[in-house]
Amino acid sequence: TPIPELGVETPQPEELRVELNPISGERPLTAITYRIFQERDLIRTFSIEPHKLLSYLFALEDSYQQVPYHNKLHGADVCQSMHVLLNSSGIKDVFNEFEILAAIFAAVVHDVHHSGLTNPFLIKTKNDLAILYNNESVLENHHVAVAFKLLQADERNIFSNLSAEQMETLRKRVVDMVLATDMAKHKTLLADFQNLLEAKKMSGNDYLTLESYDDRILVLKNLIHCADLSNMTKPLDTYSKWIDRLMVEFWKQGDAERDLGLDISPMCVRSPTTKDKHQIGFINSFVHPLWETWGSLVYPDANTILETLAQNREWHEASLAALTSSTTD
Ligand SMILES: COc1ccc(-c2ccn(CCC(=O)N3C[C@@H](C)O[C@H](C)C3)n2)cc1OC1CCCC1
Ligand SMILES: [Mg+2]
Ligand SMILES: [Zn+2]
Repeated sequence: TPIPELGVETPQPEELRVELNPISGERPLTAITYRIFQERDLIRTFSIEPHKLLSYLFALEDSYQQVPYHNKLHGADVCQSMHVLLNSSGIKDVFNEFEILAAIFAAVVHDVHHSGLTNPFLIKTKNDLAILYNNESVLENHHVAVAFKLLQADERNIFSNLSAEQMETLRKRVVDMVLATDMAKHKTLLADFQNLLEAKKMSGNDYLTLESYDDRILVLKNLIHCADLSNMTKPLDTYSKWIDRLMVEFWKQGDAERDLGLDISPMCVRSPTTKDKHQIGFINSFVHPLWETWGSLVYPDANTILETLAQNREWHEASLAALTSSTTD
């Protein structure tokens, strides 16, 4: 039976059309994710009941907090970036539909209920979440717990037609991917990824063959980490809007740290040069090495991304030079 245009039969198509219309901006996360599920035929493949998918996405979207950066727009952005990256020719036929379902789902839920504060802040202020998760990937544990809690209501359980075994594997993949978005895991994650690609290159076959769960999930963990760190690879006008949102969120944390008599985190200091300096530092230390490794896997698919990343870094270096020359003379 053909799926209705809006995904569900409804007596009020106009009202639903408004709700789902991404232009109207009310529900960007639901609109983008629903569209991706449709485009990838996930609704049919996994017999997902459309009204349950809408109910889940509405509840998920409403569970993202209204903070400047880590809000529902970031969730929608990482989901859309994941969708595009999964189409890279180098990995196009590597992952099966279960892994794709897990990757898209993990991306859209990965920062749900984010408080706009960092893990170090939650830990040093002995926040309930830091106590609950023993200081270990505190936010990331919370995000994935909230995502699965929302599934417990039957009218939101989009995976109700998966077998118990399929659900178990999906849950493991999603937990593994969301926990991998913690920056504290970056170095190990990237080192393991580089070792895997090195070993594959040695084996000589020109396309990626991944047998074990561990090898497959390692690539998916780096993939969601790339999607989470994709702001710097976007066109400058988009990228600079994300920076502005993030700085407002960090400066608010800096204010809270000062009010509490705590040391102000370096990224939370309000000053005209910190923005450029930190972006340059972050791109050089983390973002470029990660995207260069990803670029070697999907070569030449990521060339535009790598060029945009280099241009964005140069833009920061130019603005920093302009700033420091104006302040020194
Ligand atoms: C637009 O700028 C950024 C966009 C995204 C990130 C970034 C790094 C790691 N992630 C993954 C999630 C994570 O671990 N954290 C914890 C902390 C690093 O703050 C991040 C925001 C979230 N996301 C960093 C960005 O800039 C750097 C941070 C301030 C100046 C330079
Ligand atoms: Mg996060
Ligand atoms: Zn994120």
